Amino acid sequence: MTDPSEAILQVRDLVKHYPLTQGIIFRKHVGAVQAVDGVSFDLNRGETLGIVGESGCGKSTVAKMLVNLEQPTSGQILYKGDDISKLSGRALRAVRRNIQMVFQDPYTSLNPRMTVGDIIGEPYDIHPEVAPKGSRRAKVQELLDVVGLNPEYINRYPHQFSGGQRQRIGIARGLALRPEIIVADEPVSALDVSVQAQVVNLLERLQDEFGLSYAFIAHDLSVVRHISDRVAVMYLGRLAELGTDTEIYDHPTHPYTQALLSAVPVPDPEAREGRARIILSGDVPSPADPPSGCRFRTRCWKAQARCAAEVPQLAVPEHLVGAGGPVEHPSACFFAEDMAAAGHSAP
Ligand SMILES: Nc1ncnc2c1ncn2[C@@H]1O[C@H](COP(=O)(O)OP(=O)(O)OP(=O)(O)O)[C@@H](O)[C@H]1O
Repeated sequence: MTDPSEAILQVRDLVKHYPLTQGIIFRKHVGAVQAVDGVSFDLNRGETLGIVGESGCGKSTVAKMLVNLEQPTSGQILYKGDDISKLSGRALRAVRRNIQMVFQDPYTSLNPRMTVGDIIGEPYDIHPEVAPKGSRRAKVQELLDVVGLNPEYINRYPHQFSGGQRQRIGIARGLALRPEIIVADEPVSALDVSVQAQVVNLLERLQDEFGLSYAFIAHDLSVVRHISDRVAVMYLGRLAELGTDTEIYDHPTHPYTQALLSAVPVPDPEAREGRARIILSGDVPSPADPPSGCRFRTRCWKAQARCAAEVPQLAVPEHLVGAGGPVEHPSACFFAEDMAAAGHSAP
């Protein structure tokens, strides 16, 4: 059950810039890729927070920082109040154990030379306290059963499984240390649509069974709506909008979110009626040279000349982030509402 009163993870003004260099011997800094640039959100206990956005908007970089695979350039990731980038030794190990990742591609993320038993049980080498040597085989078989695979497959190799089964193996591995948080980076994108639904259902069942909190990263907006309690929309390293699934999908306030959602296919012809497709013109600007002023302006169908100069900082303000406050659905665009009132419409 989602508990909005307990933010298990608090992300504050997170920034990740990758330096750009030139030259082989004498490396000269020539700028930076601004992959993530001032992102703030909470992940509440037991909830699924969907993180969506176009390719290159910084979703995976956020995911990697959440599991400490990448160090932030600045900002904080607080796990139960502790900044994980400042932890070391035993405290860091404990956090790592509690925040696990499920990767996108089940075909490349599993070592083909290892048996399924070794893959799922590998985390126990680093955390033997969770499963002492003699109990590992039984624990791995239990995990296979939990994710819907035959425990007798423990000695098989990844190539002997289908894509969906491999992703179940990846999920079992993610569960091995009994984490509290799973960061799932596009966990169903590489799978067939029919298999996607099975894996999403499995994730939902496991969430109930183990009280997991999910950061669920995806570009498929329909899948994200199905699984998420709240949704964060990213664009060019920043958050456009953050709200409950109903707020984001039924009443998006940010023009970028409105455009993104207008492209989602709607099967019901009645629901489709009167729904205008908003075309996002132009390419996403390079994160190495993002536009000054409002970053969204280049793809925004409501953009005005003043957007180029104003709204330089579109990070969601601190007081609007978080759990159960009065404003759960902030629009990061200061012009969105008054433009709508002034009758601006999609071209
Ligand atoms: N190690 C790196 N060095 C330099 N640039 C990087 C690095 N990792 C990511 N980037 C850049 O940071 C930006 C954000 O990348 P990221 O992978 O987080 O996006 P994404 O939203 O997950 O995209 P996708 O859905 O395609 O995976 C991209 O422009 C990417 O090229």
